[in-house]
Amino acid sequence: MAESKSTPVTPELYAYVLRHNPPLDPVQRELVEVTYRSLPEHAGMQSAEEQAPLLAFLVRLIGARHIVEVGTFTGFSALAMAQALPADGRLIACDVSAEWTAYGRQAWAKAGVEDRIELRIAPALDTLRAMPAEPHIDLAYLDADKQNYIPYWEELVPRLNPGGLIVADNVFYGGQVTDAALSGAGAAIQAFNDHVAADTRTEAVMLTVADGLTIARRRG
Ligand SMILES: C[S@@+](CC[C@H](N)C(=O)[O-])C[C@H]1O[C@@H](n2cnc3c(N)ncnc32)[C@H](O)[C@@H]1O
Repeated sequence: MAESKSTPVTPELYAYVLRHNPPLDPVQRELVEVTYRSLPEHAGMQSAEEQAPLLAFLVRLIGARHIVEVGTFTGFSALAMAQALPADGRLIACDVSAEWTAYGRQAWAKAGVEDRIELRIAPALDTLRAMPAEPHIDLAYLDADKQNYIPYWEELVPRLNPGGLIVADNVFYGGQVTDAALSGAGAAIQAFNDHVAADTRTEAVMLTVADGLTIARRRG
């Protein structure tokens, strides 16, 4: 078995990483704090702090203009990506919770990016299936119910522009993904990871970022 060269991320090293990343801006920081204060039982769902500058980096790197987010919660990742879009760029944010995404709406307005974000409150599969079938998406961020990761993938890949990205969060399933006895959402993530690795339409890398992040690029 190949030996990992990854350095274990201690709390000190994690703090060091955050100190050497672009800092969260005041609206992003306030949204993180408001989420933890107002929704303490659910705040762990928020994308990790280091993912905000990473997502923004990817948006700028590929010059994305059309983003789809599957799983918005209180709007942290959507905020980071929308801020990295050009003024005429668009982000379609999919979630089923009007209550949770209301926090996002406030933050997006405060950051002046509310015009770039279209929130669709509905099961994300319905929202994706209603989108034009031809390639038009530059970047999709997958961060919702794990059981549907493969159906989301299958709706998104044909709609990705050549060179477009799908970024999928939680592909380590809290570190349990190697457990052969997993069922339910964990087994769905295992099946998703196998599905992505076998898909010849894309090239994908799985990264040891936060709870595991896969970045896949549509060939062509
Ligand atoms: C992990 S959180 C998203 C975190 C978000 N990306 C952030 O950075 O704060 C998952 C979200 O997926 C949403 N969700 C769950 N099932 C869904 C579905 N079928 N369609 C759309 N959204 C769904 C939940 O309401 C929740 O807000």
